[in-house]
Amino acid sequence: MSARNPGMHLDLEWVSKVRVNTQAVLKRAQQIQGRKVAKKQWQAAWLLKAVTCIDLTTLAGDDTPSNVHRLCMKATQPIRHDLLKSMDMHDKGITTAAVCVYPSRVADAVKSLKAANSSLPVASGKTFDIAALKIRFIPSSDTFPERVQPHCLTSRSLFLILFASVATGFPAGQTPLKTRLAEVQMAVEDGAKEIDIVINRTLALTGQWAALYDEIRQFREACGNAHMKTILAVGELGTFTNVYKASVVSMMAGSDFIKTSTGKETVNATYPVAIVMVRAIRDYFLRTGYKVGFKPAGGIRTAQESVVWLTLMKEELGDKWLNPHLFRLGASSLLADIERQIYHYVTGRYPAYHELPMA
Ligand SMILES: O=C[C@H](O)COP(=O)(O)O
Repeated sequence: MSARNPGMHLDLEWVSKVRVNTQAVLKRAQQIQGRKVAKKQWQAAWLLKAVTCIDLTTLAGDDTPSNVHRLCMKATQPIRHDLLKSMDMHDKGITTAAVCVYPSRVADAVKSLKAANSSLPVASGKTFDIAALKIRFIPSSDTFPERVQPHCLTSRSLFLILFASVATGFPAGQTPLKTRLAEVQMAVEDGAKEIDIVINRTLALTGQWAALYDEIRQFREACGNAHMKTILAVGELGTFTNVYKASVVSMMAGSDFIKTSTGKETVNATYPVAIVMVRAIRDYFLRTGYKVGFKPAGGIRTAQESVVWLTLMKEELGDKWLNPHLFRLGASSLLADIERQIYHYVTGRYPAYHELPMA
């Protein structure tokens, strides 16, 4: 795993010089969407890879301990055991990367995952003690070749399931700074290992980049050891240029990931906006040597889309970014379609609703 991005001083010259070529961005996004789709075992391998990168999310007003518990169960066993067994992947510890909930539900998630992990066989013969919980590792490949059999997904590097919480007045970010900081602290104290913060769009839209940088710096400090994913809410930033500027300012302020959307804006994760963000990640890496992760989120529903997102990462940032340390798919209902497609790959037919009751 690469070193955590410490951030850097605010380079306003870099920010002010940015110009994005809209036509070039749109063309590149179309190219990536037009790539031939992998079939059969190659598709199954990509889909399993996508599963290991999912932040399985519930962010609803009617969230309860029981639906958070259900989410955690699904995160620990995202694909039906017999389907994985048919692919010889049942003992590889396939889980989602994380579960993502509101701060008030973090304690529920911690409790549920603790119970789930204690009843699960430990993958790869290893356990990892974090926050007094025994949590199993899941494998993630450092490289992900074009043509790969499902079994190639087992690899050297190991990853563990995490609890993530949104914070800072999610989704609008329109609460006082003091309250937003307190929310981060509360989520961390309750056991969240990752915090998805939202940026202050007012500051971005009025060009107050120094003030935005200062706020994000304070969030990063409040996160402590928890990793910080910074949500830009791209659908509300107006232009690609603003998206690029917000991306670099967020990285300069020490974000571990930059994330497209809350899932609550009218426009959420789109491929063109992702091109702008991953180019900013590449530029930041070339300038500082630090790899920042990318998380598209909001409206990602189909297995096919998940493969396009992986393709985009592979083509724009390379194989090093194709693992959960540097890539996440934020989604509440994507997993259901992935499981359905894997069911089809294994059995040759699509499942009836009752055959995937946890989907
Ligand atoms: O961060 C994740 C998003 O809120 C999920 O959005 P979604 O419900 O459209 O998948």
